[in-house]
Amino acid sequence: MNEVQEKWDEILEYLKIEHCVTDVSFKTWLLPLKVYSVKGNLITISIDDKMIGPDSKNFISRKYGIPLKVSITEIMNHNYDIEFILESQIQVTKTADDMTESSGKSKNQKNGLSFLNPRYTFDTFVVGANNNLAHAASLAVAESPAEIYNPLFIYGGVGLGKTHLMHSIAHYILEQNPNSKVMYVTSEKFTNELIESIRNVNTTPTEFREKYRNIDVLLIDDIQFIIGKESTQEEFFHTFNTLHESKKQIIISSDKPPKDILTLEERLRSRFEWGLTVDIQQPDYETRMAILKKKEELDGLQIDNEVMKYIATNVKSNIRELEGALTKIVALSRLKKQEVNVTLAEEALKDLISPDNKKQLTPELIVDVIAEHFNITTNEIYSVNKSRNIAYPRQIAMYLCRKLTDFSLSDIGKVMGNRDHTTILHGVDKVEKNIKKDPSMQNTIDVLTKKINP
Ligand SMILES: Nc1ncnc2c1ncn2[C@@H]1O[C@H](COP(=O)(O)OP(=O)(O)OP(=O)(O)O)[C@@H](O)[C@H]1O
Repeated sequence: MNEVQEKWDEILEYLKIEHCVTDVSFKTWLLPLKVYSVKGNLITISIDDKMIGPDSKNFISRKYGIPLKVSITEIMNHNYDIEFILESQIQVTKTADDMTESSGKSKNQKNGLSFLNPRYTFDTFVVGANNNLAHAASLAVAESPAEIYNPLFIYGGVGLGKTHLMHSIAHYILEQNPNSKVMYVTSEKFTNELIESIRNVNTTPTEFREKYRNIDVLLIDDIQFIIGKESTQEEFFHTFNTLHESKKQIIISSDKPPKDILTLEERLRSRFEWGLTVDIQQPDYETRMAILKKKEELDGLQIDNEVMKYIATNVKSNIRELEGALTKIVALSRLKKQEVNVTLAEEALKDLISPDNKKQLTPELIVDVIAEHFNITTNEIYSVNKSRNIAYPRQIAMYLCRKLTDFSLSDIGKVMGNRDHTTILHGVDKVEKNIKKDPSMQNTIDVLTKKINP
């Protein structure tokens, strides 16, 4: 271990104190940094990009490069240069080096506050493999609004923490800069206010525009609700442009990625993709346990670990339900004046967890989920309509029926509007080819598979 490595913790601690880095920023950006090498005057610092994403390199060097250099100079009493390298690059470099070696060559060659839930902050957000990129991107945006990812587009299934992250961003920005004009709104509220302004109820169209265009940060939740609402889309388009042009931060959440919002106007969809799109997946067992423990701590509860394990094992796909399960158990124990144990938990959660509730995987169920996801009707999927908005989800339905069920091609064809088995085969082939051409399509398939079979 070299001298810089030995003093690394001290350097980071110095940086944290001297540059007033918050706990959450310290844990997210600085703790995962490691001294990879010290060669002469140059220190190479590695970034764990699996944890915080490849884009973090630019962000960390811009935001923390100089403070880090100053802290190193202070602690080491020597003026070093620093550079950052991603851990994934190290792997690549090592493999390349190994290959060179084996080939015989030398290795050397404030207004927003009232809308915010005070409990939804970064401190109460549990980071796991399912959400670490979304968390890192949100924190980066909170630390440097409108400088790094604009817009930030967060998507994921129901109850997985999108709103929690958005509120965390808003709280953080307002804490750092209480004068900042932060506006959090659901797209439903945006639509309702727009309608009211058009009808001149409570507000006028000019006031509406001023309200949404004279702010520093706009967080708009559940954008999927503006789909198909033409005037709202139009108004939001202009709001977006005005804010983006004046370098104001926009954060959007949705239950699906922009490219799956088929009926959204192309000009809006392409704008959503200007910045960074991140997703939140379902949490794994360890993250579910950590979330339950966090809730136990926040609510001042003391719950037997076996009960926690029972909930985390059985409630998998929705964090709101996971938390709700714990609340239900505690409520039943208070009502019955009984201690919380697994038997009581089983009773409290019998409706939620009963094996009879498991949905059977059928082509009809798959079509339902796909129709809902793409905001079209099941009849449109079964129909002969060939427009892309319908044909694309239909082919995905064929593909997923084939992959997720034991139904034969002919049986799938019968369900899918009495189509021939060769049509189904063609649809499946087309999706397989598209996945190879466009890897982001695999993402859509993964999202849908989880929706169908959580
Ligand atoms: N990583 C997490 N750590 C702690 N709590 C979480 C986490 N993710 C979600 N939660 C909690 O789960 C509940 C649901 O989260 P939230 O409302 O943010 O979900 P959502 O994705 O916005 O859902 P919807 O799609 O219904 O709008 C909230 O109480 C939130 O605090």
